[in-house]
Amino acid sequence: MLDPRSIIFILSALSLLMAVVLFAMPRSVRERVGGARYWSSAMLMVATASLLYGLRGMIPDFFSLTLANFAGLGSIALICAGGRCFFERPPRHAALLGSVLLANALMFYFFHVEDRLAVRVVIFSSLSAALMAYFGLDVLRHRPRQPDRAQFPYLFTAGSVFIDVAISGLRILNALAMPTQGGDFLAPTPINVLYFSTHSLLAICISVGFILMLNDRLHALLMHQLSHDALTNAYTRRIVVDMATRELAAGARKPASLLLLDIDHFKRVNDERGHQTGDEVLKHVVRVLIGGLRANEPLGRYGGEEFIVLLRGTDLDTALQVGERLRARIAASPYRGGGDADPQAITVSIGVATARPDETLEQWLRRTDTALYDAKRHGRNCVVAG
Ligand SMILES: Nc1nc2c(ncn2[C@@H]2O[C@H](COP(=O)(O)OP(=O)(O)OP(=O)(O)O)[C@@H](O)[C@H]2O)c(=O)[nH]1
Repeated sequence: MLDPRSIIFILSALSLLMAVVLFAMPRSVRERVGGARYWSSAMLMVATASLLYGLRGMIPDFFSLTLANFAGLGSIALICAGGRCFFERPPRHAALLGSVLLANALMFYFFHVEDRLAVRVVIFSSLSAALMAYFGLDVLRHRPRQPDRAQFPYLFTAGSVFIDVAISGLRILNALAMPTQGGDFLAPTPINVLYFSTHSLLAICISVGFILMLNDRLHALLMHQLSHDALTNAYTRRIVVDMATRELAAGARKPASLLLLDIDHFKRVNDERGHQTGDEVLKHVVRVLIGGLRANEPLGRYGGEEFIVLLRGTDLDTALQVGERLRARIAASPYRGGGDADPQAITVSIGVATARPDETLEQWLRRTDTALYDAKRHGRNCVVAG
């Protein structure tokens, strides 16, 4: 059986490896996904702490105990802060650093003033368990719930964290039951071997969990970028057109309708207020339109200042009502973001068409486009059926 010192050296080497893997992630990932920087630093701290613990008796106590304890608890605080950043909340540096410094001060006292190993173990394991439990609950509470998102990375990480918390709990109970004054924390007792081996394995599982969660977040970001327009955050044209194709393929069981919306005289906005204001107006229009649509009514950017909406299970009369509602919403929501400038009045023209049996997507789109053209010819700011 391996003795605690060997296990600690193995943990140090593996943590260093995990730190390298996390640090080797492209800079763009670390900048874009909160938490990555904290978790790579945490693994470096685990590697440092383990190395210092492993050298106990060979290097001064200040390094193998005081500094090692600081790095050990510091790494857990970094994991916590990383979790908060990953889920887009402030990292709470002050509270985390404060708790680590307080625990270290107490452990310093219980070494230099009163040498009580059991008390040090209780202090270390209590804070470690509390911070890890906090992180585990964060992961469980804030994990993504969308049906297309993976659950495994989050459940695996939280599961490993909670087992680690339970092991710390066992260590606390053991220290309370058998307080051996001034003993050696590297002694090859069954609880030490159990603690150091499971803790090492779990530290690696947790860092694998970081990589899985970062990977899931990156995948979600990439999918979002592929399916959404970069400027307005509406769907891309391809996504809504693909959805419309599937509606057509589903057959004539339920009617489906398309709306094509075009901002009236948008060129004037660019010419009179500049391209940047034009961009802001486009974003504003999308916000107003999305506010007037249900979650199952996707809005896509069809081209420059033209948008498309798919209305599933909606006949022509209802689609015309939706179109009229959107037209009125936009007309009642001038863009007011231009500083001191007067609000920018906006109107849209809308073409509506309901899919006919045996019609191709191209024919359906062409009828909708013709209806939009008619709306423009009829003086704009109106809804026309195709
Ligand atoms: N700011 C900005 N302008 C865009 C963008 N995409 C397209 N445009 C502008 O949208 C304007 C569209 O102008 P036109 O097609 O002439 O149509 P319009 O002025 O809206 O007039 P009608 O459609 O006939 O009412 C052009 O000036 C394009 O440069 C964009 O992403 N940002």
